[in-house]
Order: sequence, then C-alpha cells, then structure tokens
Amino acid sequence: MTPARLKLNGMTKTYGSMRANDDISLEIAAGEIHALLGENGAGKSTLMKMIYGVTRPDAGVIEWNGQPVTINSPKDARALGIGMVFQHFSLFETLTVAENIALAMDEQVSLDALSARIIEVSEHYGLPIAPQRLVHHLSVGERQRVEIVRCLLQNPKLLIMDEPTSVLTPQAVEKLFETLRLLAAEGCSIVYISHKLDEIQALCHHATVLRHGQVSGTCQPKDETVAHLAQMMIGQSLPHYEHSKVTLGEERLSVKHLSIATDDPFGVSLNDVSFSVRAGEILGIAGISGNGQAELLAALSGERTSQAEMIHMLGCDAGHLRPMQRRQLGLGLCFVPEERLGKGAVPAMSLAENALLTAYSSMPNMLSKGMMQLRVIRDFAERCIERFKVKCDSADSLASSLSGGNLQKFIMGREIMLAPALMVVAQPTWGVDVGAATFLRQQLLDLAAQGVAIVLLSEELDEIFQVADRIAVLAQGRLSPAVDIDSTTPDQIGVWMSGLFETDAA
Ligand SMILES: Nc1ncnc2c1ncn2[C@@H]1O[C@H](COP(=O)(O)OP(=O)(O)OP(=O)(O)O)[C@@H](O)[C@H]1O
Repeated sequence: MTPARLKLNGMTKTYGSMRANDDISLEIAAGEIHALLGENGAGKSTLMKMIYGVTRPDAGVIEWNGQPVTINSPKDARALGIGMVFQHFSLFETLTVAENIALAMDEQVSLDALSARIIEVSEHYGLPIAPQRLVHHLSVGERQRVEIVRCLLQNPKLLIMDEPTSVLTPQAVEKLFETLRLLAAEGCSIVYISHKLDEIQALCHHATVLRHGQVSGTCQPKDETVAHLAQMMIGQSLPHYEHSKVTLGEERLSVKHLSIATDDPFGVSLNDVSFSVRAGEILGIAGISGNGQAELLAALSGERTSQAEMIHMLGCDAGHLRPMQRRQLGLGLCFVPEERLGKGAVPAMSLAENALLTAYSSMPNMLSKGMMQLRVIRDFAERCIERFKVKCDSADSLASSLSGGNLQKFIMGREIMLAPALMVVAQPTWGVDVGAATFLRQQLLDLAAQGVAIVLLSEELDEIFQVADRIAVLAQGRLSPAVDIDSTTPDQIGVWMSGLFETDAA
C-alpha cells in the first residue's frame, strides 16, 4: 500500500497553560484536498506552523511519504516539497513579480530564466501573471496568484492554504478552485483552511475538524450538510438571524462629493464619493480592500480630514474634526482586518489596556485625574471577554497571544459595548469562525434595531446580503449608487466590484 503523503501522529504543542494542539493525528493522501476546520483558537494555525517548520512540536511524529522527518525551518519544509500560502502576503510593493519571487527562492536563478518559468507555470495552472509587472499595480487577487505561483515553482507535493479566499471576488474564487483541482489531479496534496463551509463542500475530499486543540471528527464534506459541518465545528447548530422591523430615523451620516487624494504611494484616491445612512439602517459597502477602503475609513474616522461639509455626522459638519472629536459626537469604529494588529489593537498591550484605548472617550470614569482606574477598565474588558466569548487566559493576556478570530471578537465587542449612535465597521468577521460570525452579525442587526446607524464595509458579500438594508460598491475609489439589498444579486454586485457599475446603473 502507498504510504500517506503526510501522516501526523500525536502532535502536541503547549503555550503556557494553553494546550494549543493536543495529540492530533491525521493522514493526507497524494492528490487529496483535505480541509482543516475548527472554531477560532481550535489550533489550526499552530498545527500548520509545525508542519511548515515555523514552530517546533512538544511531542508527536511527522511522517512524509512513510518516513519520519524533523522539520526545523520553512526551508526544511520546502526542501521536502511543502509550500504554504499565508493569509497575509509578504510582497515588496516596489519590486516586480519576478524580483519578488526570486527573493523567496531557496536556490539562485537568473531573472530571465525565472521569468520564463513563471510564465510557463502560470499558463499551465490558469493563473495569468506578467513577471515584469510591479507588485503595487496588482489587485489583491493578482497578488495572491504571485504567492501561489511562487509556491508552485518549487514543485510542491503538499500545498497549505490558510483562508485563501477571504480577499477574492466570487468569480476569482471559482478560478482559484479550478487551479487547485488541477494541482490535486496532478498528485499534489492540499491542506485547505477555511471558515467558509460551502467552499469546503465544493472543493475538499476529506475534512478534519478540530475543537479545543483535539480532533473532534472527520468527514467527507460533500456528504454533509453545511448545518452538520457547523455543528461538528462549534458543538451546536447555527442560530438563525433575527431581523426586527425597524422604522428608520433621522440621517446620521451624509457624505457629499468626497474626494481625497491618497497619502499612500500605492493607495487609491477617493473620487466624488457620496452616500448617507439613517438611524436604524445598515448600509453595506462591498468591494475588495485596496479600492479606496482604507482612504474611506480614514476619512470617516477623522484620521484624514476634509472640508467640513463633505462629512455631516450626527448633526454636525464634521469633515474637519479629528478622531477623538468625532468619537465624542458618538461615532464608534471597528477597524480590521490587516490592521487588526496595529490599528485595531496594540499587540504588546493587554486586553484591558487595549479596552482603555478607545473606550475612555465614552467612559470617562476609566480615567480620573489623569490616572487609569484599573478596576473599571478590567471590569469592562472582562465583561467584553465574557459576552463575546473571547478565548483567552484573562483581561491581562497580551493582544498578540490571541488567535486571530478571538482578537477580532474582542475588538468588535469593545465597540459594540460602547453603544455608539453611528458605527463604522470594516470586515467585522474577518477570520472569525461561523458560530462567532453569526453572533457578531446578529449583534449588528440588534444595534440597528435599537436605532444605531451602521456603515458596514465588507469583502464578504454573503455577510452584506445577510444584514444590510442597502448595498453600494467601492471600486477604484468610486462608489456605485446604493441600492436596496432585495433589488440586486451577489453576481451583479460581483460584476460591480470590478468597477463596471456605471453602465449597469445607468
Ligand atoms: N505564540 C503564542 N503564545 C501564546 N498562545 C498562543 C500562541 N499561538 C497560539 N496560541 C494559542 O493557541 C490556541 C490555538 O491558536 P491557533 O492560532 O492555532 O488557532 P486557530 O484555530 O488557527 O484560530 P483562528 O481560526 O482564530 O486563526 C489559541 O488559544 C491561541 O491563543
């Protein structure tokens, strides 16, 4: 019998008191697409980091084609034939595609020879990419292609993909799946990590489910319903959304003819953007980040100021106001995803300290005579941890020690608990498991039912269709008209996301 391509036996890894992986065993055959799923903090990334040589296991054996191996570094992993495409790209903006790939190669090759191989591989796998293009001209989908082509040039026998579709349009997801199916048909095994259960069903042959660091089940996803997959993952069925009937109130935000030149050399300027949102309403702004999303967020938060009347917020002309002045008017902000560590939270600070950072403008009792009121701050952080089921040791845990999805829950929870009058939320469920995503989206619906006006920027079309009342698309710095969610479809919005809304809307 042919040995498994990859066999894990008893993989165990502990961080302090947290057993991130507890005696995990699994097998992946050649040419198999294997899903790894589990709720936030279940231990998926930890397991992959051990296979890719980023982290050393405390115990356990990795067998590669039937032979026990020790993988001490990503270079060791690549030498075996293991490639990994990370959630966050690590490309240099000012270099070309070929130069970026050359930097990541373990062996020296001339740029001409490399460019020829890039063209060959990209054509074979249907991943068109021109080697001489500068990375800063590439869309997010194209950047992901560069990362995938970089791995494919090393002729991998196992490719690990960590939430690869969170940044892609529906059309680009379909293209990616075609490539992955072709790779698998040629014998490459694929580990596919995703929180999107419908994608796992469409793509994967087998699945291993992790819960609390252990294997809680295995299945063939095509034979399961999405509801059952969710149940295996979170231990209970997914609740349904409750949409209350909301009578819309006054206009809380109106943006008029906002044009802002980007201050990022690789950013996108906003071009004549106008929209409004009323009390009790959720306006979804769809689009792939990198199309002016960062600039719009900066303009709404007050990080970038504009002419006062371009942004009318909570009864005031506010375009000229700074972030803290806007928060004092009643603006709540949840940023993420790439900026989750950095803008959403400060990694080297505890959760309690992170709570203080934005909460004190709405909760003045967190500070008294310039002194931090530790009890009040801790109490707020602890309530947030409990209410939003944030998996961590305590309010003293460093933000950097939380799994991605758990930090996201904390950042969202912190803002929701401040109950603002107007909330601007970007990518609220990025990297969050299905159970927690449903919970967070329901929180947004409940806030709207209480009369909060919400602007929701999201790359997840499903999310916007689940909660928003109206939808607009931000593409190449321009905003489409906002239309009622019932009057459009995800496919049409997908087309608008490529910037083609003017003819359609007309
Ligand atoms: N460097 C670290 N220091 C302390 N704890 C850690 C560290 N890395 C991971 N952990 C903990 O190990 C557990 C598993 O984390 P891991 O990132 O593997 O989860 P995950 O399943 O990938 O989650 P997500 O879906 O949110 O990305 C979490 O509770 C996390 O807080």
